[in-house]
Amino acid sequence: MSTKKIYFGTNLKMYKGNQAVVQYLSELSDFANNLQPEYEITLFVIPSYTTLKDAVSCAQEKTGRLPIKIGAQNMNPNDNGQFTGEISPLMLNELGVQLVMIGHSERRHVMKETDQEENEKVLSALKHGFTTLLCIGETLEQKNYNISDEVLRTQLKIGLQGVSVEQLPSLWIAYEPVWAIGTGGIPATADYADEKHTVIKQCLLELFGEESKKIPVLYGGSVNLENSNELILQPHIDGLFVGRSAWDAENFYQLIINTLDVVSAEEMRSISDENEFSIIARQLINELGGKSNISALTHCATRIRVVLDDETKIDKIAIEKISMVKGIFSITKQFQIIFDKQIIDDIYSELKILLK
Ligand SMILES: O=C(CO)COP(=O)(O)O
Repeated sequence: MSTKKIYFGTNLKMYKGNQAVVQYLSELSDFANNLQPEYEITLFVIPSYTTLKDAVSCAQEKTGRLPIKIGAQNMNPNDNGQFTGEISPLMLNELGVQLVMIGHSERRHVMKETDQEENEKVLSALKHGFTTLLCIGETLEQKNYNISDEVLRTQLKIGLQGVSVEQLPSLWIAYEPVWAIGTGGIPATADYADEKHTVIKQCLLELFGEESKKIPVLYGGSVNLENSNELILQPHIDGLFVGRSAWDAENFYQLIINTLDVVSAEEMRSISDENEFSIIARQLINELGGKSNISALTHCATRIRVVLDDETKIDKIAIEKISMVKGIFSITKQFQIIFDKQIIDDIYSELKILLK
């Protein structure tokens, strides 16, 4: 099995009552058990509160090759108290719920929840041992003002305030641009989604360091059978969080198998396409702190010249050990790697392909 991890989940919103959820889960489990994935797959379903007890029992009874994790759509951060109509973490724990979603766009924009409230819920959910799925995303207005990156960074910085590095294995993020969600939503293009995932991953790296690389970032917002393949192939998208297109179990299963096929085909293609220059280029990117650390790339007759966001992430010793590297050189705001002039064009082209 490849070590690649892929996440697929659905939020059932305020659809499907108890009977419908049990039937849906039962069908989905049967489908999922036909999967013989070469990847580590996590499958989750987030139904409404009133169905959770039976949903958990059904998922436990039907558990097979690919278990389904059951999540709650929201949670009050307090253990108990005078909060009429709310559901506490203790109540969810008692039902065997494993996952809690916090800050879905409909809670932020319909119920007017703030980043500070999401933060209280995130801290409480993590404290109670739930896998905590924090949803973030910009509105159309914010996108039009060209402040999407700032909005995402703000939602992360406030929403994750006080989270410790030790808690990161239980944290997931979903990027769900508000303008892409639900009926009338326009799906984000794969390029746009990947660009925002890069911003999110960069911000998580700043907040938590290297350990943040374990946090999966899922894309949600009008994911369907037409766009799921292209989305999953993006280098910074770790999974798909689906609404309408997953509410029919067979459709969801079809979407999952299509995307797994395309991931597998892409892996085969990249292995067979690999040559000595692409191997060097890939090693170089790793030792330069990863794709997201490289903000500009050029070359001259004998040098690859890169501008990096954070020069402290360069592993100079490892770079000098890469085959065909003749030396390295650093000037203000530019790092240079020296190669023979006969191969500089080949290395540069491979770097460009990998950095696309
Ligand atoms: O809200 C969503 C998942 O939480 C996505 O919903 P749609 O896929 O229906 O746009």
